[in-house]
Amino acid sequence: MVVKASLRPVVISGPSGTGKSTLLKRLFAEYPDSFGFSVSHTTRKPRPGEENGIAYHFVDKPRFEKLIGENAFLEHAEFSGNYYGTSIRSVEDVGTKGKTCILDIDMQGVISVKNTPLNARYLFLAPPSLEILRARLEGRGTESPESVKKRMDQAEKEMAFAETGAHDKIIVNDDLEKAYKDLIDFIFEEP
Ligand SMILES: Nc1ncnc2c1ncn2[C@@H]1O[C@H](COP(=O)(O)OP(=O)(O)OP(=O)(O)O)[C@@H](O)[C@H]1O
Repeated sequence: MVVKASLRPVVISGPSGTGKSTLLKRLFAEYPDSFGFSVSHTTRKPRPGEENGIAYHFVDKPRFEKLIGENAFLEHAEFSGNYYGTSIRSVEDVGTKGKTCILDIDMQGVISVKNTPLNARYLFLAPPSLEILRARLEGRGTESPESVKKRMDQAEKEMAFAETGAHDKIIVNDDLEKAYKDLIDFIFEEP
């Protein structure tokens, strides 16, 4: 049986290292048919086995630039010579397929989504403290000291943004079980 949440997209944001991926991995594992991520656009070439429209929407540069001009993207960026972006349409497509779209994005992304007709719900995942956040980032073993510093600087901006009341709900990820329960309550509170 598919457990249904509201088809309004759910935007989850919060500082890097605060536990978004950990919680979302669990959510998708528990409810595999209820939630989806949008399919991004990219100008990079498909790798073997990557299907158009599934791994990415593969497009050429002129097409991508045309989409930028049409304000089709919530966010887009260039990495090593290729464009990547999340289109508004790709978020809507998840809902059309009967799944709740989950967007894991930063505060700039939150601001962009607010400027679209997507009618999303906004959840902010906060660390118990900045010291604990630093310990998690260091403990994850994926970041260089420079990268930790960059993420901590950005974390302060994210926290200040959350204090403006931009989100529908703030969950503090102290105890993981409690945070997961709070996430489930938020996600399923809308029929
Ligand atoms: N409640 C918790 N208590 C202790 N450690 C946690 C908790 N939640 C997550 N962690 C750990 O913190 C680290 C960061 O978590 P995670 O990678 O999920 O963060 P993230 O918000 O997805 O970061 P990014 O935005 O950089 O992808 C991981 O090593 C994870 O195991």
